[in-house]
Amino acid sequence: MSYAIEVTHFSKRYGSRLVVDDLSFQVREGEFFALLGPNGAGKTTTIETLEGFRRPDSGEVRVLGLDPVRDKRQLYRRVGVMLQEGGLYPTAKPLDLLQLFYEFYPNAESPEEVAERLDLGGFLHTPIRRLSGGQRQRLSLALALMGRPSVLFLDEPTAGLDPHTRRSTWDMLRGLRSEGTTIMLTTHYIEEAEQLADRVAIIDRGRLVAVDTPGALMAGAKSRIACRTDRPVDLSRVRLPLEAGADGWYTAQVEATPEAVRVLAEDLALQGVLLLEMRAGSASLEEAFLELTGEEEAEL
Ligand SMILES: Nc1ncnc2c1ncn2[C@@H]1O[C@H](COP(=O)(O)OP(=O)(O)OP(=O)(O)O)[C@@H](O)[C@H]1O
Repeated sequence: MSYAIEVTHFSKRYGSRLVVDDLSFQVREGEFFALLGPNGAGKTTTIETLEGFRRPDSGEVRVLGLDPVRDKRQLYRRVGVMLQEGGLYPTAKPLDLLQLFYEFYPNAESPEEVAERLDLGGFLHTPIRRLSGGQRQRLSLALALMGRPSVLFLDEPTAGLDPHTRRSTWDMLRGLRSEGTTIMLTTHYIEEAEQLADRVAIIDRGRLVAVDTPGALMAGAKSRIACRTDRPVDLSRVRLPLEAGADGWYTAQVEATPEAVRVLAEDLALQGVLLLEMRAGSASLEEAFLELTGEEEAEL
């Protein structure tokens, strides 16, 4: 088995604060891997270390078998990086940057090809400071792809994008994956990890909590029954241990049996409450995430 990315007992401190704590995982060649975690979990620190911008305090990281700091010159042609804030010069124009990057790489995609692929045609001559957030994101992604990387690092690639642009970015990333590119992304969007990733690593306060396929993470979460209703439920008149959540859903942590579903539907009907939606059994990835990170109130 050859790994594109290996993280072995990696720890990182800022001052006295341990922000990554003995993290180990591997990413296979061609795999789409997501790092998911609440704010401050250590995702950016981890991805920036893999990109060679930070050094581990202990443990080691390898990308394509190389050390991202020591072997930077060998890696830069094979790795594409999209930084969280883009890191773009505000007065430059997209076409100038594409041409500049084209010169950097021996086997680069042409600026025209990349512009077409990421739909940059409408703003190639607009100074970057005038671009919308979504246009900047697409340009950053274009620059990350220019050198036809074998490994692509994306730090929150769809943050701030509207749902339509987010979905078209997902399609583009799926296309890259099907061409064999290894992709690691960090995201706050659980749906993004669920939709795209072959495997997801959940990190919380610098520690690895779980790493598995989205399906296995969901299957491993506790069984439950959840419902949404047209009006508030009188919990004292429900026989299941139903609790109200902040998102308008009620949840009972019980085994999802036909009998439990019948009891809940009946108790709600007796109160004159209309059951709008019910989910029984397997949790969503979001529920699995909340259970694993214990961050019910986390801002995602
Ligand atoms: N250069 C730095 N100096 C000091 N502390 C830092 C530095 N960079 C990050 N931190 C802190 O380390 C912790 C981990 O940050 P990191 O950016 O890796 O988390 P994250 O999971 O990417 O968070 P987010 O989802 O909010 O981007 C945070 O508490 C952050 O404030």
